[in-house]
Amino acid sequence: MKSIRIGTRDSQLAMWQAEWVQSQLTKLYPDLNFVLVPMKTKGDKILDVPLSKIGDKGLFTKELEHGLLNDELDMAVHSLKDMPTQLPPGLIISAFCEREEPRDVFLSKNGVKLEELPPGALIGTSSLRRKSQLKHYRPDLNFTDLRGNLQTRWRKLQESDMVGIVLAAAGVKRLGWADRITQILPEDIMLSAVGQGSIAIEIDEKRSDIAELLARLNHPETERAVRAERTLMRKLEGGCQVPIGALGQVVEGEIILQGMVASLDGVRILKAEVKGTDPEKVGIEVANRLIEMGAASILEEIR
Ligand SMILES: NCc1[nH]cc(CCC(=O)O)c1CC(=O)O
Repeated sequence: MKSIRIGTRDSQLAMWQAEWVQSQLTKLYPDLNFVLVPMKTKGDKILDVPLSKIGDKGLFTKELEHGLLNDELDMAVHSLKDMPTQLPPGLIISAFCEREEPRDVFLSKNGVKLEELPPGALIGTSSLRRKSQLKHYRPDLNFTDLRGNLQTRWRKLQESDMVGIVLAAAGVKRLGWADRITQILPEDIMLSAVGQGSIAIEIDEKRSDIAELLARLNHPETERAVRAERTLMRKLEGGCQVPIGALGQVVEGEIILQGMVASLDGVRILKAEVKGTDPEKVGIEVANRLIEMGAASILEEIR
């Protein structure tokens, strides 16, 4: 029997996500054989530079996409958050899996909460989005860059004078670390990244056979929410390298999309919220409101 090849990065979180997809597919199609093909991406190899300084789109996805285009893979599993809003020609996202908790969490030594930290406390994060919003909330905190996979970040927290780190709840939960969470950060303090918490499965658009298998893994509510978020991001021409946050939620059939753009020093924070039924329209509307408020000039300064 021919195997169906699932490409993934080889970090522990990426492997967990790909194994989850593999097990869902195996349950749905017990007669098919799904195999994992772990790969390293540029983002896994360059570990000493903040992503915002590498400044390259698709750092965690390109090698897997080559695999799809060269027929070395039948599908690629990604954290949607790591995917550029513009995919290479010929590739599509075939399934948006049901989203985990989309928000960020704070993990601190001794369980000290964000609001209880002493002035000057050192926080580890390389994310401009996280840094800007934390600076806005607590201008007295200090920051240090922190990259690497989740294991590395947790270890560095223990070995350094950092008091805490900010991570995506989704990754922390998937690794079974829920008991390490000090607090979930509410979205009015920390709006999460576009696509955060959703696993996306990318394929070659010509592979209708694979699309058919994946149709049952798609979660329509998640798809509507994250399509709205990704439209907002595309309109603002952001990437994971700019301080943009977005959260779409589907409530009684309607999408509520919150968007946020911040200056790097956290002094200016722009927020907009729009309700509607069409993800693309809602995304563009929030982007336009943010642009009216001055988002373009903030983003221009950063670029
Ligand atoms: N940038 C790395 C990354 N990509 C996806 C996740 C978490 C899982 C998810 O958002 O689905 C993480 C770790 C983090 O930001 O804490």
